[in-house]
Amino acid sequence: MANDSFLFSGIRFDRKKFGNDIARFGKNKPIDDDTALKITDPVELKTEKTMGEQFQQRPPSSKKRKRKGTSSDAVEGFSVFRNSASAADPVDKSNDAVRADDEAIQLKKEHNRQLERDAIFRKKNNIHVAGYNVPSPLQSFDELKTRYKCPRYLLRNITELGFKEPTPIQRQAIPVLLQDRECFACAPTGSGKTFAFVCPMLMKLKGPETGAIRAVILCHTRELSAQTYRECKKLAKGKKFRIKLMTKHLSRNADFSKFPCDILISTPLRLRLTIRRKKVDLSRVEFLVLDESDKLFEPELFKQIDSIIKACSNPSIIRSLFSATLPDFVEDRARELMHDAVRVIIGRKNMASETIKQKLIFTGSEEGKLLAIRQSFAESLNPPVLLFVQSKERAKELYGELAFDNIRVDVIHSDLSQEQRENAVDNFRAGKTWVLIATDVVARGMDFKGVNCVINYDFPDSAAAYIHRIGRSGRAGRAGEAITLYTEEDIPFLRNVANLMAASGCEVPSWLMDLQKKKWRKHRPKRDSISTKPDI
Ligand SMILES: Nc1ncnc2c1ncn2[C@@H]1O[C@H](COP(=O)(O)OP(=O)(O)OP(=O)(O)O)[C@@H](O)[C@H]1O
Repeated sequence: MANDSFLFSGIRFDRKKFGNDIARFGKNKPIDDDTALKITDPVELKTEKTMGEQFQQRPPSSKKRKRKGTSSDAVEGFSVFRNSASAADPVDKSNDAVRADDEAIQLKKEHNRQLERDAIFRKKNNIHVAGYNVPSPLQSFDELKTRYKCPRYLLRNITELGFKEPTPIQRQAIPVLLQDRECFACAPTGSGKTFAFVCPMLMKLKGPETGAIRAVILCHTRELSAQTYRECKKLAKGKKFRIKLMTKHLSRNADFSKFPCDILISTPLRLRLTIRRKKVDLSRVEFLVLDESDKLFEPELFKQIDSIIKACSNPSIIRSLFSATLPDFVEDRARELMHDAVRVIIGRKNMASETIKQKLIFTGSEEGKLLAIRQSFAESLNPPVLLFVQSKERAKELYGELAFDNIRVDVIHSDLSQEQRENAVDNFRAGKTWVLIATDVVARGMDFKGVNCVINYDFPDSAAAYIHRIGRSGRAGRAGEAITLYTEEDIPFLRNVANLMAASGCEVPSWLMDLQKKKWRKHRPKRDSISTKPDI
């Protein structure tokens, strides 16, 4: 800015005349943490709280929202101002134009200061963003009210749930979605991702409406769908939103031609079947959330997801992807799929939660595992404990062994009926079950409050499985513990776990870090059956 200063001082700025320029100036400037940090103006962190907001994109109503170009707009926006500010002969300028330049320069400076304050705040909260014109993170839940006019019922529900401060993912993802931007996000297990997408959804939907499905949340299992449904209900308390869980019964019996539904929560399979059979209309869906998105994009679910995404044909739809693990192929899909999306990463991508103390224990053989578990339960069982095995057959076998020990144990796997699975989850939640033996069916997303320890009885088959399984403990900032048993067959993948442990701040013996690293995927070796009965 060589030409700011005295030349333009004391002149009034005609906002009406230059309104378009101001709007364009504030839009689509590409930034990310790094670029914002390079801005050199010194800042006063405590002051000038609201100036950045003058430059925040004013969200057009979602119905009217049109997709805008990105980089070209950004360039064009700046060139408009450069042209008007650097006219060949400043003396020829009208007073109004000169005043407009001056004010624009001040606004730009203020905008830059706000960018820098945002970058510092993000750094402090371990928030990493990429995308154009990323909205400022939330400093507090109060800002939901001051910046976004959050309705009272929602603020009351936040207080009732005991949420005092937004978590880092909530600080960043909520403003992004409230400003009608698509988003793909990766944040550690138990860090409040559900609220990060339900809160803006409720705010944007405003109130119940009849006639169309307006928002869809897809979850990979029935258990997670049911949990998300309950969370939505809690957050929407006091407002008569029609929140529906797509069950088998609903899918078979509902009349979808008159289906009053503001938010629909479903597994991809159930929704796709219903679309086919009942011709459910998703063309007016305004929000689509893919929770545990990397799981949903895996080949076995992708076909269903793809047809649901296509059925959600509203051009103004806001789609978002959330998970604690975000492999590159999902990022690539997200980029193909989304328009002008913001990428939000909390901490480092694909990292285990730092609140979990992680341990590895060598048991030699399969028999050694059972002995180790029995001994550990006899010495110090600190329920609730979740025990993961690699298949439903092994879940049944282990249950058969532990059911007769003097502990309250239950089992959950995909061979059980829906009712049995629900009971297993409910009893574990209620503390009636101390030890829940599980397959990966509850490894992701499930929020069992206060799980003290996760035991990987069978070594997980991938880094994502490890991160999600152990993430059932140490949630919402609480401490947790994770123990991974291993046998000879698992040794080739020990180094991979050691890396994850080290990255999340756990102490790892140096010999483990010296081991070779091997590509770790679909590691499900054939294991000896779980039994203490002698072979006949
Ligand atoms: N701002 C907050 N303050 C305190 N607790 C919170 C806050 N937001 C959410 N929680 C609580 O944190 C817990 C974990 O939240 P949630 O299940 O949304 O985590 P998640 O990030 O989706 O985890 P996962 O990756 O395992 O699915 C829940 O019990 C939730 O009620």
